[in-house]
Amino acid sequence: MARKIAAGNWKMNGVEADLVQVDALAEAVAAASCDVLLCPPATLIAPMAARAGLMDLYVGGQSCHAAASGAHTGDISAGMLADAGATHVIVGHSERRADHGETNEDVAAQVTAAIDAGLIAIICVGETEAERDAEVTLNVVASQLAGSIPTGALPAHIVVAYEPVWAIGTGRTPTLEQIAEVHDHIRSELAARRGGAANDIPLLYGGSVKPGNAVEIFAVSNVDGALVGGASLKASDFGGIIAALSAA
Ligand SMILES: O=C[C@H](O)COP(=O)(O)O
Repeated sequence: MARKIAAGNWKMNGVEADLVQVDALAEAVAAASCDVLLCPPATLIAPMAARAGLMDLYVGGQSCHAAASGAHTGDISAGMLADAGATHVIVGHSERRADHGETNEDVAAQVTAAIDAGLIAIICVGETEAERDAEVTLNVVASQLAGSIPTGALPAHIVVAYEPVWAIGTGRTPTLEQIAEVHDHIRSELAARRGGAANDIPLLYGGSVKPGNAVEIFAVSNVDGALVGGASLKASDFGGIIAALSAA
């Protein structure tokens, strides 16, 4: 049985003053029966981890380089994220794949680097709108999974997030049947490679998750939580999503 995770991705949003949102989450985190994770910009990882103090709140990065160090201006290594207090890192987000041309091979190398640094890698997959319209969603997701997860990665070290690109930040979501279809497919693809251990890999849905749709999404088969963008920036919204997952 996979752990339940409510993960927030602040993307390129937030300055130190916004860390008051962490204090405001304290009650929701204390009452949660799921893991709660926030992935702020790299500049806020250390102060957020310090702010989290004794709260049961994990802090993560949004990307990492495959190399441990070296001449990679503007990049950050998995070890640096861990050094700043991160326990997780998002890899292969569609915004990284689109903005930085990251391929499945790049993502697999980042996953290996993350695991080597002691981080849990949250591996993102998902189809574009054109791919959904062309009815190739399941193939696209299967090939992203096959290419982005290194064969040696243990289930305890990885999380998979299904994020349809067209649902990110748009207010649009797939139908519950469509989410179930993809999550069931991801579970069976993982099981084909890893057998029963695949059941331990948390599968998160991401794309316009809000307090108002969280309850129904968390009731879908093989949805173990969410990777939340916009609604993770405000403690009141993210708190509602954490409560919905805890009750699921
Ligand atoms: O990583 C998070 C996702 O891209 C979802 O973003 P969103 O909740 O703003 O649609």
